[in-house]
Amino acid sequence: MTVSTPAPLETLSPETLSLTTETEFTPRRGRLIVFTGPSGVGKGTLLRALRHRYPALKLSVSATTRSPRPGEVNGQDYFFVSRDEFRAMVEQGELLEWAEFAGNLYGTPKTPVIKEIEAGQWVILEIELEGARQVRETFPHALQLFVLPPSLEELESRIRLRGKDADDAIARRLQRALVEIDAASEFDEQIVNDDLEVALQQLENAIFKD
Ligand SMILES: Nc1ncnc2c1ncn2[C@@H]1O[C@H](COP(=O)(O)OP(=O)(O)OP(=O)(O)O)[C@@H](O)[C@H]1O
Ligand SMILES: Nc1nc2c(ncn2[C@@H]2O[C@H](COP(=O)(O)O)[C@@H](O)[C@H]2O)c(=O)[nH]1
Repeated sequence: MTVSTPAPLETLSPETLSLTTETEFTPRRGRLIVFTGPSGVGKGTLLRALRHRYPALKLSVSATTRSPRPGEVNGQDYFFVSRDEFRAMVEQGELLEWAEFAGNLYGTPKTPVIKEIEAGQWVILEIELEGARQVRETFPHALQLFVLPPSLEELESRIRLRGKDADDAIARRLQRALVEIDAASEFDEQIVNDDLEVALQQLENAIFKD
């Protein structure tokens, strides 16, 4: 099987994409957008580029028991918490959804999301499949988007080249990817992240089509 060569990282920054101009966008009615897809498919990369263009879009900051990766900032990338702290959040009903993924717990703090939606903001949740299914129950009108890789080989290559996960974690993530990809049709729209600019345009179209 061939493994395609990924674009060098520097070509994937928002600044080097053609969609560079910040766009004025003032949300009037709150909205929830769920963004799901296998680990390493490029969700974070796509959202960084989208929010570079639309800074008014809000991205929920999740809580996780995963250890911070080099460069990750507490309160910005995630709220890094212990398992006991996470369990307390669950018991106190503080999470909108939560799930275990590749050996770690992840969840969306409820209050900030509700407050932002009530204030008319558009809030994006970048979450895995089980969490997305929970949100579908509580927010049936949320827009649900799923990102697919061009191939499993490319997905593996992206996770490995990202260089942030140990081999056993990569294996767990790839195993889970098969289950997640199988569920792609549950979502309102599927976006294949092959060429980043094309995928970004599809994402923009999906969010702003109404
Ligand atoms: N269209 C693309 N072509 C080539 N490489 C890409 C593309 N999109 C993203 N990448 C690269 O793939 C790697 C994984 O991307 P990213 O971290 O955004 O994935 P993710 O879906 O957010 O992963 P996770 O769910 O584990 O956080 C990064 O190194 C990124 O630069
Ligand atoms: N159900 C939830 N899934 C979440 C949340 N925050 C992130 N995630 C997903 O977890 C995996 C792994 O993330 P990583 O940062 O360790 O690579 C990925 O699919 C994320 O989208 C959450 O709050 N709830």
